[in-house]
Amino acid sequence: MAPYNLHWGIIATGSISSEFSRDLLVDPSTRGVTDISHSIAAVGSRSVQSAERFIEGLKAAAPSDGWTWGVQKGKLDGVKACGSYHDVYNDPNVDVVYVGTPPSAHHRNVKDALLAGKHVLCEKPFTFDLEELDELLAIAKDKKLFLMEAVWTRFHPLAAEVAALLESGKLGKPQRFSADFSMDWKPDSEPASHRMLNPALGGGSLLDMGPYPSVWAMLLVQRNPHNHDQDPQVVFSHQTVYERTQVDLNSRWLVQWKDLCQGLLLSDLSASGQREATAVLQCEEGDLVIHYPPYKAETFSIIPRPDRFAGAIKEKTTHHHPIAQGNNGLSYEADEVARCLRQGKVESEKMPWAESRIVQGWFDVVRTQGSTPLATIKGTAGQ
Ligand SMILES: NC(=O)C1=CN([C@@H]2O[C@H](COP(=O)(O)OP(=O)(O)OC[C@H]3O[C@@H](n4cnc5c(N)ncnc54)[C@H](OP(=O)(O)O)[C@@H]3O)[C@@H](O)[C@H]2O)C=CC1
Ligand SMILES: O=C1OC[C@@H](O)[C@H](O)[C@H]1O
Repeated sequence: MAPYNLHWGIIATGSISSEFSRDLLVDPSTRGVTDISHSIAAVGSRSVQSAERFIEGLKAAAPSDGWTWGVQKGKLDGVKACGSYHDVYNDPNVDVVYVGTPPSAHHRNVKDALLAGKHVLCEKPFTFDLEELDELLAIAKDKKLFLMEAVWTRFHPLAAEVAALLESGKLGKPQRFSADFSMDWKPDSEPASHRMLNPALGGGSLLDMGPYPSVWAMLLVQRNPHNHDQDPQVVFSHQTVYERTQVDLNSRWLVQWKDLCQGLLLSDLSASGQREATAVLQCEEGDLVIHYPPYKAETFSIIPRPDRFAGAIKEKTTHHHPIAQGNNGLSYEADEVARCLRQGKVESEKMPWAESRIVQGWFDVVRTQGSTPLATIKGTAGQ
């Protein structure tokens, strides 16, 4: 049977849209996929020249580039360069819209796409606040359209292996959790207008980097067979303000899963994360350690507890589950969208709306308890 081919419209011509588009054009069989393929039908930008340059850049793939396959197989044939995002939403050749704009624009862009009748995959963080997200979920539900937050990490090979490990019961009950996404990004060397530093674009470590400690909280604790708390709450949070632009340089927040455990989550723009322990789940029988980087983890270790407190795990083992060669890692989430659409689903079980809502709710608490201008900025819900 011919693979199910999905036609994408790409919104924005920034760096992640480029990475995502390239991954759409990689031969799916390189990652063991034979039932799905992807085409790009339209690219939208605030400037048509930028959309044209973006498409030319894709077409100019060198023979060694992973995405050359798609160019040669005609997956860009007929692609339209659009000088407005609305032209993409209204293009009849587009099945699904990928939103790769800054966080402050997600609500507006996703809402417009849904109202035009398109399915949507939206970059993380899903929205600026929970009110915006709830409005989008209500529209998607009402119009029976697919909507998903693009948390690529959930679809990587390692995520499936870790889920199977937790299901096996080998580690026992969780006792403590921590997860961190920190990078020594050197903010002083970047312009104040950069989306990571500009409060008006939803900048700061929490919204940009916070989705990654949160994804491990979801995969290791929320989805743990021992967890029964569907509403884990933030019990404490702290943000350090970056004086120059007033976004959060770092955020720390403690989450409580009732009758199970607590988890400390960290994001930081000014220090490097720990190389072999980007996320740690300490359990009764042994510890699970996810190696850096948290957004694209390929290695985990299972580690015995200290001697006096030893559990069933007696030896350290390390497990490597790499992203397939030629793929940057964004192709897996695109395959999930295609499979969901083929089955007529509006929501992915691997990235359910309820879990996006929990994380977005945590961000609201941390942001509004902090002392950056983002604490008082209102999202665009209702507009
Ligand atoms: N999954 C992942 O690995 C990653 C995800 N991200 C997420 O993707 C999103 C975009 O990040 P990234 O691609 O790095 O950002 P960029 O700044 O590189 O690109 C953002 C694009 O958004 C468009 N845009 C629309 N409105 C504005 C505005 N007011 N100011 C600036 N640009 C605007 C522009 O495209 P145009 O001019 O064509 O309209 C711009 O090129 C963020 O939500 C980020 O968190 C980012 C990096 C990695
Ligand atoms: O989503 C992301 O993942 C990779 C990081 O380098 C980047 O800052 C972030 O936006």
